[in-house]
Amino acid sequence: MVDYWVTRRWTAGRRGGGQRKWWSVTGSVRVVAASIIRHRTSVALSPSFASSSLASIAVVATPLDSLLSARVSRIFLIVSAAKMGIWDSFLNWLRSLFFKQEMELSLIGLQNAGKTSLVNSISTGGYSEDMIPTVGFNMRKVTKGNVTIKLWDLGGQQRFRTMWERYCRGVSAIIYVVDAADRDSIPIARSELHELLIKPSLSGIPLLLLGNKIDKSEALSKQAVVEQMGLELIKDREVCCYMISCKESINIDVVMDWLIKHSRTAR
Ligand SMILES: Nc1nc2c(ncn2[C@@H]2O[C@H](COP(=O)(O)OP(=O)(O)OP(=O)(O)O)[C@@H](O)[C@H]2O)c(=O)[nH]1
Ligand SMILES: [Mg+2]
Repeated sequence: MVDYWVTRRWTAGRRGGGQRKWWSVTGSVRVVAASIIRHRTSVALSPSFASSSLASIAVVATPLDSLLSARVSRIFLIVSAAKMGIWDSFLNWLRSLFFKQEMELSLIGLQNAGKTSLVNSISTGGYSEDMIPTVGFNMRKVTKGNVTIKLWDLGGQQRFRTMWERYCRGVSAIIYVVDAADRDSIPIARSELHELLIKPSLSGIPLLLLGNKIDKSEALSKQAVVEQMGLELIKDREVCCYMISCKESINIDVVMDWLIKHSRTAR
């Protein structure tokens, strides 16, 4: 039997006054987590809560032995919620404890940029100089902790680029890989990217642009990649850029962190 006491308390507007509400929930971990998430919705809709600088949220939980060690039998968190962002971060953390996260990504970019090498780096940490160009696409599922990532690794040769849009529809994020050391390829990479992103079916999908092969001395700087790829012109979505090396495993962990942040709770 799992016992959880979820307590939310807030003091509304007036000095000395206020409201107090308590919830006591007994049930499975999933039920409790779902309950917390529902409460959050009502909190967000409460104008008195939103406007009160004295607002505070207390969550008292006695967790499962399987979730925390026996010694840590009680968690007490008091979150000053004047900024709702803190509450959101807390919820994300809570969700990640209880629910499996999943995401679907498409990897695109010109041939030879290093897309398949990136998939290998994320999934096995391996690297090879001797790569076969991707014909059509490959799909790979990678599980990291409780996050499952379904990766569509698309061929970058010109004849495969018409497929890109179809495989980018509905994904959690688009990863666009460029060979930062192949300066001549950047203008084509830029026009292919912008041509793709104007498709209405892809509007709003976050873009992660990766400048690969920074182990090479001729590789462009991040600033040059951002400028030459025209990233500042993209206004209709979240855009992020990292410089990486699949060969030397540089910034692969940073890419993973970004991906996990953009995963969503499994339904
Ligand atoms: N120096 C260096 N070479 C890399 C790096 N990443 C990939 N490569 C090399 O780049 C070449 C192409 O890599 P792939 O991963 O096959 O490129 P791709 O984007 O999947 O290419 P297509 O499947 O044809 O679209 C291979 O020879 C890789 O070894 C890197 O970080 N540094
Ligand atoms: Mg490939």
